[in-house]
Amino acid sequence: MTTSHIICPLALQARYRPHAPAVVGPACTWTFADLEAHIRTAQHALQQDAQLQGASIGLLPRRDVQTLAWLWAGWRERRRVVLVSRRWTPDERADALQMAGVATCLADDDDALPAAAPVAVHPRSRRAEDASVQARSCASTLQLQGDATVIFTSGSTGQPKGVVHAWRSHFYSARGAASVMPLRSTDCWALSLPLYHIGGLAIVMRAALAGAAVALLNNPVRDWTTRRITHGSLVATQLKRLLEATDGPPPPWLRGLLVGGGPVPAGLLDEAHARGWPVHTTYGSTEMGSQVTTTPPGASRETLATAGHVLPHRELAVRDTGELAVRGPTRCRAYLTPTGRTQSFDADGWLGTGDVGHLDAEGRLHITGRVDHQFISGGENIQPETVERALQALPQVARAVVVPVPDEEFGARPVAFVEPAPGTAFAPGCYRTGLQGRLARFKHPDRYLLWPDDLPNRMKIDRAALRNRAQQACD
Ligand SMILES: O=C(O)CCC(=O)c1ccccc1C(=O)O
Repeated sequence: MTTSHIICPLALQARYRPHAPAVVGPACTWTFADLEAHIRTAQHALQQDAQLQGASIGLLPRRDVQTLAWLWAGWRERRRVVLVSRRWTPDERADALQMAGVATCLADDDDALPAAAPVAVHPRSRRAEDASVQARSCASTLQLQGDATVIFTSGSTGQPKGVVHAWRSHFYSARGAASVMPLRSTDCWALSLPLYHIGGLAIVMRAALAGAAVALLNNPVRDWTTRRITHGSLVATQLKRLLEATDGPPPPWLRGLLVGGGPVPAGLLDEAHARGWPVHTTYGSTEMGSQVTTTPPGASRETLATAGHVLPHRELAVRDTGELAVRGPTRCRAYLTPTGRTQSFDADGWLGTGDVGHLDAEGRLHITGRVDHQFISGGENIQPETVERALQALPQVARAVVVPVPDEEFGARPVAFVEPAPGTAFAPGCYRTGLQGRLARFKHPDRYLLWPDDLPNRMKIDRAALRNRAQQACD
């Protein structure tokens, strides 16, 4: 097999644009020459330090220049960099690292892992590179094939699994992203997502390939409006905060805000669009190296309601069940699970996403729900999320969840739990009228039930529990 290498894009920048900004911090800026020196120091440690040997190296990332240096150093030294979340407990981190075959994890504190863990902690912060390190020969190429990163996702099952990407996934992800959000070397992308998430890591790749800077900020809202940040990646909640903390149009230098990681509420899109904020909606996944589809610059409000079109270097297919499947050069290589390395792809390389959706006549992706939530009623597929969205668009509804209950005639019928909007009473008749003309008749819930107030107030609603309750109520 031929192994393909590419020159590390940061090494190129360090050679040809050494004084250009690479990392913009809250207090200072590092040039590409500075960043290169940090990377070489880290590469030197990876070559020399007995504790840092082995094919995989763990990293508990922070948003700082050392973390960026370790990432690039690991890749240049052909290591697999295993990123673990700062939000996890020490035990959870140790389990994940062990699953990925890591012997040593780069972290700041000795208590980053449990004392008894079979994974060692190595100090992440290294300072003062000396001249001898600089002179030493360090690889400045990247291998496109071969494992480059492991990022953990909890998926829909709750059991964390490691998603293994080759460097080529990240490379093609960034390349394709540039088709809708072209970056210039004078641009600066704010690193507003953690680096143990694909959305954070993807920022590093996009900026590196374009020779643009990455901004490490403390106070997103303030920094966004006072620094010359041209691009950002946000989840809907961050966009909401940004719009609340500002008035009117965006700063004139802001060119693109990628908003992903889940659906964006319609009201939020209305406001961003009306105020002229350069929002791009997107659909992606850890498995696909971040974006699969994205809306173009200057998209209409109607287009922003979709997830946009498929980017280069990705393929998307809609299965007979309505489930979306993905493949292409940005797709992950494998999953790491407690029982070993698995490939959940079919014979043609397609990976089922668990999401249900369709492409419209203009090639824009509409996500309508999760495959494991949908049910068949009288031979027709119903996606609870579609009914929920229609209900939540009514002013009298704060929150709605739709579940199927068994039905003799139709197999299953939808039942809705509704939390009335503040100051309104629970009013099934009003919801029924409200849905008229907005939703196909067969999707209208047969019954409305009041939102149970003893339901745990978790981020993710327990649909199985609601299903049981609905069934009891209908018996
Ligand atoms: O949904 C996912 O798991 C990926 C989400 C993601 O990567 C993302 C999340 C927020 C903003 C931008 C991006 C992105 O695709 O780069």
